[in-house]
Amino acid sequence: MQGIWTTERIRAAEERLLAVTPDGELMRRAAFGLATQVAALLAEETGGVSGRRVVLLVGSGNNGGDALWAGAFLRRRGVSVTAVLLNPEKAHPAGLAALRRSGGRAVSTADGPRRISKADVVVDGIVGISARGPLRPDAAQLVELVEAPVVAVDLPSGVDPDTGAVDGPHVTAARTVTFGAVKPVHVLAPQECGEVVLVDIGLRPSLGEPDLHRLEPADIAAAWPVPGPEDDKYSQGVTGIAAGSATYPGAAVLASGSAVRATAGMVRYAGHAADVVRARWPEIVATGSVTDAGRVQAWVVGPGIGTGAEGRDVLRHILGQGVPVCADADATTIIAHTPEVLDARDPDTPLVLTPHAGEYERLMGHRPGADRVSAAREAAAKYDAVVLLKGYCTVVAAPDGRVAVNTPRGSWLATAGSGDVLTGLVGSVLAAGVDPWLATSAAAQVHSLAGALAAADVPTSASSLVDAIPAALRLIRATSH
Ligand SMILES: NC(=O)C1=CN([C@@H]2O[C@H](COP(=O)(O)OP(=O)(O)OC[C@H]3O[C@@H](n4cnc5c(N)ncnc54)[C@H](O)[C@@H]3O)[C@@H](O)[C@H]2O)[C@@H](O)CC1
Ligand SMILES: [K+]
Repeated sequence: MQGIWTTERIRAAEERLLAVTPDGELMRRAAFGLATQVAALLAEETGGVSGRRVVLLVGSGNNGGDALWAGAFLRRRGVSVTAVLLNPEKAHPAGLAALRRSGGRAVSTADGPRRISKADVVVDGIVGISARGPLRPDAAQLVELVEAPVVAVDLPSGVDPDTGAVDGPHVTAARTVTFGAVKPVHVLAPQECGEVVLVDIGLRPSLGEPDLHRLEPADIAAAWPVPGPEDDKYSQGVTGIAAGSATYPGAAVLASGSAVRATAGMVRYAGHAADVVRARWPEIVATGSVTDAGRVQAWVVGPGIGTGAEGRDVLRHILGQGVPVCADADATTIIAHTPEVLDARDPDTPLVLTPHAGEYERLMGHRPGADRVSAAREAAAKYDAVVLLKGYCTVVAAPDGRVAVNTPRGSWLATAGSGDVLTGLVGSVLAAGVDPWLATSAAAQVHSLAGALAAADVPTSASSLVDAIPAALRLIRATSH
């Protein structure tokens, strides 16, 4: 699992490491890694390094210091380097001296536009982890002129380091070179960071437990249920699906199909779309009502069940079965409007909620806001549930505070029925007895990979997404070693 640390934790770890490291050593390690990446991007963009032009946008802190030192390293490779100092009196003194010694130039913002227009690559050393809020006007004016690809130092300036939120002018980078550890901005605002490259500066041993996680293929492969020699169709976990209606059977077909494709066990369906589900998925045991559905090891409930009395009864019945439940779509709305349905829940049985921003507001009485990690944690604590907060980046919070972030692979999943497929995936992994937070996080990643495979850079549909689940699982297994 990849760990992600908040800036407060990074700063504390840096202090510990700085105390036992020679002065300036960490910055030089960071800057050397940065220079290597800038040179690589120059070569990719222009076919060479020597003689190419790099402009450094340099703010008043250590982030600017990294950029200045990297400029000095790039000089050694024959790069023409100009630093535009946003605040000349406060520019990192040692970094500025090193750049000047190496033959680099430092200019004020007045000279910035001319230099920027000739740059092959621009380095954003405006602000790093101590930044708050959007770019200030002087920096914003310069950034607006940039047409060359940008390498962001540590993070794209103007994007919030801990939430990834953007609230005004900011840098959008082609590549972000970060130091010591991945920070929340990198997984919560990947569209602003471009490719993220982590440079090791020896921080890891000082960091402690991560604040957030991102699942790697090996984690998903290890969590995903695989039948053993002793298994039969029941022992792998039976998934129950309560979804859809006679008028709207689509949600039932998609959620059920997703569960069929996701794991090798058995799927039961209960609801008014039984005939349609049976016709599309003959391997599903389908009945008209949850009361005669038989035993399952986890229930998916909600998509298309309606928010009226019947939907409420279905949800109440399911919550009382003593098995994990993934409550989605209409079930979320029912819980928000009539929270007393949760009285039917056996407190020891896991519950997974999968709200988008609007459903989150219904559940919590306020929008998720800019800090989506805290928002998901708050809902997880309130409902004692795993909460999967949908959005461009999906955040999965457990009641014990664990959070996983799923970085998307494009926006193709924003298609009708996509959520029904996700809920089927979650339910099928829950049925296998996997830890609910892990199951939900793994399902979210398989969902997004299936979306990318189904789309392959053109619009896709939820049905194709269901069909792409086996290919996604195959790819994850193949890349998990
Ligand atoms: N501490 C260390 O040991 C290391 C730090 N490193 C670098 O140091 C950076 C952090 O440096 P600093 O803590 O000096 O601070 P930054 O360089 O992140 O920020 C500098 C100053 O900018 C101001 N500022 C805040 N928001 C702003 C905004 N929106 N617009 C303009 N100015 C704003 C603040 O007054 C802040 O003090 C990291 O991101 C990383 O790049 C690396 O060199 C690795 C080692
Ligand atoms: K930066």
